[in-house]
Amino acid sequence: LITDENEAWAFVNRVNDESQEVYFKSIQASWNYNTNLTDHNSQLSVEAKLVEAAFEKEVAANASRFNWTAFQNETLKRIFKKASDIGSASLPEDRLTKLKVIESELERLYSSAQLCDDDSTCNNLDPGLTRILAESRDYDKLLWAWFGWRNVSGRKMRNLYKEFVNISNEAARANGYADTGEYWRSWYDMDNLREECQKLYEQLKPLYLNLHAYVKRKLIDKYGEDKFPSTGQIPAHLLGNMWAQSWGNLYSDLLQPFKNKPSVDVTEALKEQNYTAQKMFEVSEEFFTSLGLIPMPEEFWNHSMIVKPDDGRDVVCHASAWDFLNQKDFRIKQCTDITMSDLITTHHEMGHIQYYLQYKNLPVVFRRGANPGFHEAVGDVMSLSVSTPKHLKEIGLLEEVVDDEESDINFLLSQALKKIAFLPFGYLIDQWRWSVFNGETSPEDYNKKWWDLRCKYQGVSPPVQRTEDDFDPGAKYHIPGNTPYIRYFVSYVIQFQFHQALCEAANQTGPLYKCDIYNSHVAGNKLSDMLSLGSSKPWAVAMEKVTGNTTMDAGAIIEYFQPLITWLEKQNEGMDIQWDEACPTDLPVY
Ligand SMILES: CC(=O)N[C@@H](CC(=O)O)C(=O)NC[C@H](CC1(C(=O)N[C@@H](Cc2ccc(O)cc2)C(=O)O)CCCC1)C(=O)O
Ligand SMILES: [Zn+2]
Repeated sequence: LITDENEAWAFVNRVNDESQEVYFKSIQASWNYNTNLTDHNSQLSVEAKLVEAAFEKEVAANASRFNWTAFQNETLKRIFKKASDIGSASLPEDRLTKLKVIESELERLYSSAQLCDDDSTCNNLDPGLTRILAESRDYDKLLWAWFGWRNVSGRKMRNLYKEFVNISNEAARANGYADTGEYWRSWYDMDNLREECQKLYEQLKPLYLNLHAYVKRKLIDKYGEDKFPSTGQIPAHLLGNMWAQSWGNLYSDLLQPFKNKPSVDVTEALKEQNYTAQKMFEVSEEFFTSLGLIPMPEEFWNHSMIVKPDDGRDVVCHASAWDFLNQKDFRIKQCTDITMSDLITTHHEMGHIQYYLQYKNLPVVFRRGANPGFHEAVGDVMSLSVSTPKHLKEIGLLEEVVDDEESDINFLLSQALKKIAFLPFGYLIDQWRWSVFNGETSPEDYNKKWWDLRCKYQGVSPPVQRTEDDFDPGAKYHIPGNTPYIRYFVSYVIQFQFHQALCEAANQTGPLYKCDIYNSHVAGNKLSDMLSLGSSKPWAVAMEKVTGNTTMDAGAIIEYFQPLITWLEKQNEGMDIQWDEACPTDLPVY
């Protein structure tokens, strides 16, 4: 084995340059497919992925000629470690081809699914069904969209997914992992990720229970007690979102605690002011540059797809940010709707781009988040400032800001409908997937396990009977899209730690929920010190750069929502805020 570290650096530098070309071609082919879902583009994308895999396999083989585990230089060792962990590229070509074809098919099934009503008007998820779930207050119309979407998406994926699980696990085992779940968890460099997440969830559960109780009471007022199961859950189609993962769409008419105060949902203002997707992106970029962070490059504006094409082609509308790994091309693909929710999403995606820009000169193997949760947190940290009434007024989206206790509760509740409502959902998706990958959940229990978790953790139940002919996990993008999910649960906790630290750096002295770091270069510098590390250091080192701590901690999110916790506890005094672990059994058949 080669022990000479200079020779090792020469190898690493050569591979780094070559890999930029290989990855660029593969990512470009994937971009072309995502922005035009044709057979031809699918084939080209699969072929490019095979070339990428062959390259990674060769690099790993060459790397194994070096005695890298004994190297002195920590960075060099870290590069070799990452270059040796090649995921599905370790599969024989025929199995890898099968895996990539299945992934491509699942993606297309989800993104091109349409639900047609009897007079043959057809709706995709984006924007049609999303709008219905957000805006309709008709129990039966909501049920039609909720049930119909699952029929045209998840139901069609069950067998493909079963096959996907098997091949994915083959790859994980070829790399020395027990299953795909263990491989995905390895990105956090922790041997107790599951326990840590469980602990965080337990700490945040009281707040979730109080929010759930408040929302359920308001929904019972609207839809009638008889629509709610005796087991205490909320029917999944009534929460303003296709997966009940974010309840903000119920705020204005059903949930706003103090009616006679200005609304904090600026969707109307965006429309009145004729906002375009372009304008939303410029407003978002301006927030980042106000902190002294990097502006979007020319290529970003020239090659992103920020509106759904109207030329009839099928695209993946689920928003995403892309790093082409050539240090030049960075793009967002988003079917932007002119809503507050999409203004937040725009900041989320731009947060990914900012991270890409900050670490673009690192070795390719380090161009990742410190852990996947960090990548998900960047944009949302910006949104915590942008969504404050003070900031929305400053950028002309709110007429007036009333600064009193009732308005604060209004604001905190609207934030909780996004940030607290999400927590059990963010926690349970990979509980389901990990149990599928490690064999605890067999295909004949896919849907049962899914709903057991949804009923237990989220306190959400199916409005009608579900069977193993259904495959409801497939109705959520990240399952057919094969995007891990615990990263979002981690992000929703650490983004408040980052927000707290950046607010301190920006000398924001008021309560955390009123903080807006806008224009603070001190905060911006602190953040870029972390982002520019990419995955070159363990994530605890990156976190320490911003917060001074090295662990995930629910203290910041609890501090942020403290006034609301007190208020909700008073609202729910003397009421039973629990629900049964088990799902209702007496459900109607649709
Ligand atoms: C090439 C590629 O795949 N790139 C990655 C980025 C990378 O890995 O470099 C990427 O773009 N992934 C797409 C994904 C999209 C969104 C998402 O899926 N969000 C979750 C949960 C959530 C919801 C609200 C929110 O405010 C924050 C999170 C959901 O919708 O359930 C959709 C809306 C927002 C983020 C994303 O951006 O994370
Ligand atoms: Zn993201």
